[in-house]
Amino acid sequence: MSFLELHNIHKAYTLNHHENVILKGINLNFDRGEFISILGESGGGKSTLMNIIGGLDHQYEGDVLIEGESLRSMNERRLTEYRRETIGFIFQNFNLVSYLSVLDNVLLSLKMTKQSHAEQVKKAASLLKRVGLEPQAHQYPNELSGGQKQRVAIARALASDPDIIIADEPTGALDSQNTLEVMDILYSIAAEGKLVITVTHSQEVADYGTRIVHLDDGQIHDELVIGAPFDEVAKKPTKYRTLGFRQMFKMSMQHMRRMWLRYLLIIFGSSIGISSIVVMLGLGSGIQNYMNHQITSQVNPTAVQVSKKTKAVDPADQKDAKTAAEYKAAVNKTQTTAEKNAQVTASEAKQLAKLNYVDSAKLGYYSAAATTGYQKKTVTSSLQTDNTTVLDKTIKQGKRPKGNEVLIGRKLAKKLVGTKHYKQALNKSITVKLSAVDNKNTAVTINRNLKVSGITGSNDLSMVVPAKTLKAMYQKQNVTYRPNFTIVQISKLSHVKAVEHQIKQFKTSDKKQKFNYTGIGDLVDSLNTYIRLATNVLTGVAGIALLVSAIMIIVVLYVSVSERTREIGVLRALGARKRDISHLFFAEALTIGVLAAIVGLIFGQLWQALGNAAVYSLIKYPIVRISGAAMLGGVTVSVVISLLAALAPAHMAARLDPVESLSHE
Ligand SMILES: Nc1ncnc2c1ncn2[C@@H]1O[C@H](COP(=O)(O)OP(=O)(O)OP(=O)(O)O)[C@@H](O)[C@H]1O
Repeated sequence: MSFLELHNIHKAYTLNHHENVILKGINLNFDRGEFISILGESGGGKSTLMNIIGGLDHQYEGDVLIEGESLRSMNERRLTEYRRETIGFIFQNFNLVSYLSVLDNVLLSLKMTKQSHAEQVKKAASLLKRVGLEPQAHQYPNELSGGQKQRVAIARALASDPDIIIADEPTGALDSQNTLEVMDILYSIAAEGKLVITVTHSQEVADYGTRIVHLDDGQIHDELVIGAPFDEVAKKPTKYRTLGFRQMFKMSMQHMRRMWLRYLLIIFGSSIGISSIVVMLGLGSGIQNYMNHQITSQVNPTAVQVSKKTKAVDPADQKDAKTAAEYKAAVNKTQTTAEKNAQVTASEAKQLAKLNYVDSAKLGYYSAAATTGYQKKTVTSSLQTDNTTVLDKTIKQGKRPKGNEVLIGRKLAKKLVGTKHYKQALNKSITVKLSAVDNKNTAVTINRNLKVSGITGSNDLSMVVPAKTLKAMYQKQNVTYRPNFTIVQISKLSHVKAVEHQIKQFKTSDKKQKFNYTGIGDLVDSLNTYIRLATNVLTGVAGIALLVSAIMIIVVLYVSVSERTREIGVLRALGARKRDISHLFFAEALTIGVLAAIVGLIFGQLWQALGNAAVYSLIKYPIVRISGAAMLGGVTVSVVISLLAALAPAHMAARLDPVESLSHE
C-alpha cells in the first residue's frame, strides 16, 4: 500500500448541457520522500487533479486513498481536518492574505496547531529564516517581489507540518532565478521525507523531481523515475485545533484596519441611527419629567378631593312661610339640610381609605362663601381646611398655618394690603368670617382673628386654616362641624385612574353615583401616556435610520465577501471550517455594531448637552434626559441589528466552494 493512491479518477464539468471530461481514469501511487512533477500542457487537468488530491474538490469519480483511508468516505469535518493536517498548498499566484503581514500569513497556518503563541511565533520565524525572508517578517505582501511572495507561501504551507505539499505551478509567475530558489526549497522539503507534488508545464522545472508524470488530455501518458525517493524522516507529532472565534476576530480587526475608511464611514452612518434613537428616548423622558415637574410643583397629582354629589334642597318650607320669622327659620333649615347632605362622614372616609392603592382619606371642610377682613377692607373669599393638595412648594412666603393661623393666596393678600406691598400681609392678623346655622336653627357668624402664617402663589382669593382651628370656631358658636370633603391620598400616580374608578362605584340608596372627585392625577397619567406614545412614534421614525444602517452593513459585508473570495478559498485550503469563515464576517459585524453604538452614544450625549444648553435659559430644566436603560438598549439594538445584517453574507461566505473561490478573479 502506497502512502497516497489515486484509483481510476474521472472528472467532468458540464457547461451549457455539454459534458467536458477533464480526467479520464487516473491511477497513480505516491510515497513519502517523493518529489513528483506532474507535467503537461495547459488545460490538461493538472490543477483539477491537485484539487482532488488536496481534498478541495469532491465532485469526481474513483477514489483517493491516504494511508488506506478513502477521501470519498470522509465527512466534511474529516475532510477539513485532512486539509489542515495532511496537506500544504502552494499556489501559482501565491494567494497570500493581503492585509496580513508576512509573519501573520505564516502564523495563520500555525494558529491551527496547539502550540503556544510563543512557540508559533518562533516556528514562523524559523520558517521565514529557512526561506530567507526573516528581515521581511513585518512587511505586507504588496511590498514583496513575486519570488519573495512565493517563499512566504512555502513557509505558510510548511507551518502546519503537513505530510504532503501540493505546489500548483509554484514557479509559473517567477523568473528563472526565483524559479531556481523556489525549486531548491521544494527539493529540500522532499529531502525531509515529505511527499511533494508540483504541477508544471516546464520540463526544466519537472526535472527537479524524483519522478515525472505526463498528464495530457486527462490521461497519464507516461511516468519517468529520475531519482531515488528520499528516506522517510520520523517527525514530531503535531496537535491540531480549529481556528477559534478569537482568531477570526483578530483577522477581522486586521482586515478592518487595512480598510479603515470604509468601516469608519459605515460606523459613522450606523451611529446616526443609534444616536437618534437614544436622543428621541431621552427627549421623551425629558419632556415627561419636565411636564410632571411643572404640574406637580403646582398641585399634588396623587391626592384626589372627594365630595358628595348633592342636589339643591327643596325650599318648600320657605314658600309656605307666613311670617318673616318663619321664613328666616326655613332658610336656616335649608342651609343646615344642604350642609348635612354635603357632609362626608367619618365612616365614609374610612371606606374610602380602605380602597385599593389608597394610603389615607382625611376629612376636611370647604366653603366658597367666607369673608376676610383686614382693617377696613372686607373681601369675599373661599376657605378650606389644610390638606395634602396644598403643597409646600406653593407657599412662597412664610409657612403652613398652625393653631390660630391662616395661609392666604397671593391675590387675597394683594386685595387686603395692596398689590405692591402684598408681602406685608405676612404675620398680620386678619378676620375670618363664615355664616352658619347653629344647633338652635339660628343664623350665626363664625368669626375669629387669625394670623397670616404664609402666602401661596395661588391666583385666587383663598384661605387655608388648620382643621382643628375651624372645628374650635364652630364649636364655640354651637354649630356642628360637618366636613364636606375628604382627601384620598393614592400611593402612585399610575393608580389614580383605578382609584377614581373605584370611587365612582359608590352608590346612594337610589343607585346614583355617591361621590364627586377632583384631581389632576388622571390628566397627568393620560398626558404621560400621550408623551410615551409620541416618544415611541419618534423613536420608531428614528429606527428607520437603523434599518438603513442595517442595509449599509449588509452591502458592505457582501462587498467584503466578494473581495475576499480568494482569501476564503485559501483559508478553506489551509483547513478552516465553514463556521470559521462565517465567524470572520460575524466578527466584523459585531465590531461595527459595538463601535457604532459607542460613537452613537457619544453623539447622543453631545446632542443632549447641546439641546439642554439651548433650552436651559428658557425653561431652566434639562429637556433631554438619556437614561442608562436607553443607552444599554441602544448598544443592544446596534449589536443585534449588525449581527442580523451579517447573517446572509456570513452564510454565503461559509458556503462558497473552495475550488471556485481559489479561481475567483
Ligand atoms: N469550474 C470549471 N467549470 C468548467 N470547466 C472548468 C472549470 N475548472 C476548470 N475547467 C476546465 O477544466 C480543464 C482543466 O483545467 P485545469 O485547470 O485542471 O488545467 P491545467 O492543466 O491545470 O491547466 P493550466 O496548466 O493552464 O493551469 C480546462 O479546460 C478548464 O477549462
